[in-house]
Amino acid sequence: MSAQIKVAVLGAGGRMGSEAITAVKAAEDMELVAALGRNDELRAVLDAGATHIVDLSVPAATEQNVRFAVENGLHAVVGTTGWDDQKRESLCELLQSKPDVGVLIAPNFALGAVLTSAFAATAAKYFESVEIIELHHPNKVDAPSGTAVRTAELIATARQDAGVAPSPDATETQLDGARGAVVDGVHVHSVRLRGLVAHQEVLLGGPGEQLTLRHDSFDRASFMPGVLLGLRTVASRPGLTYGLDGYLELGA
Ligand SMILES: NC(=O)C1=CN([C@@H]2O[C@H](COP(=O)(O)OP(=O)(O)OC[C@H]3O[C@@H](n4cnc5c(N)ncnc54)[C@H](OP(=O)(O)O)[C@@H]3O)[C@@H](O)[C@H]2O)C=CC1
Ligand SMILES: O=C(O)C1=N[C@H](C(=O)O)C[C@H](O)C1
Repeated sequence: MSAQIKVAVLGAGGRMGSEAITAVKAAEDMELVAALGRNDELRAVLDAGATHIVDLSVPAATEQNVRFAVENGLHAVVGTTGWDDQKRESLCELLQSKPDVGVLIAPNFALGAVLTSAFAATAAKYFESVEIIELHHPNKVDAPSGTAVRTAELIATARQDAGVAPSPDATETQLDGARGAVVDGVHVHSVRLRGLVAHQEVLLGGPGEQLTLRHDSFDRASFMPGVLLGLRTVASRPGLTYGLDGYLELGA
């Protein structure tokens, strides 16, 4: 029998952290050895003998948490948002000094959300226009969502590779924000509404037709199979993996 995965959850008191604790406790091949919040010393994960961390904290803390884990030889599964290009590049440099350590940064752990992004990237080169609407609960501290940013990046790459022109847009005057944020040339609109959890629509338009790809997470349970898959896989994938799609076979 292979050794237990000894897991420390960071952001333990949060909406995702508390759900992850339940999922890890229920997994037969895992042991929850530490659960840390804002005021806890990171050293506690070492004292507890963790082999893996799951970071579900806040954008302001996640980089420090993950770098601490890597520096100490722990694998990291990261769901927290805020990992821009610069932070990921800097983490890759750090990982070069720890060639056995794996990190997964997953903008979204839900299988349906990962598939939506992949389908959107596949479809994007066939349509003149593409825009994203992401809709979340009003307690979310960042906008646009990490998932929408990742989806826009994948769409932009697919369109660039195929030589597709930017989406047409004749807007000459606008109120600030009326056309949303622009991520790699893709407009992203953020809705914050009581009652929602995590939702995204990708709208693709061509002459006389529209394709809408929509994913809904109604419950944070939707993220847990992805968190557990990440924990079970990350040690066998040294270096940085960006996106759970890196651990899935998404081809036909
Ligand atoms: N990848 C994915 O599939 C998903 C990712 N997310 C992302 O995960 C993150 C957490 O989301 P959510 O659970 O809703 O947020 P919450 O605000 O509910 O939880 C965040 C928790 O982190 C704690 N925290 C703050 N600072 C630190 C620190 N330095 N070390 C450890 N913990 C800390 C907070 O404590 P306190 O309350 O004291 O500040 C809080 O308990 C967000 O970035 C969100 O976008 C969310 C859902 C799915
Ligand atoms: O804050 C959330 O809730 C979520 N955050 C992630 C994001 O920003 O994409 C994942 C999911 O959308 C839920």
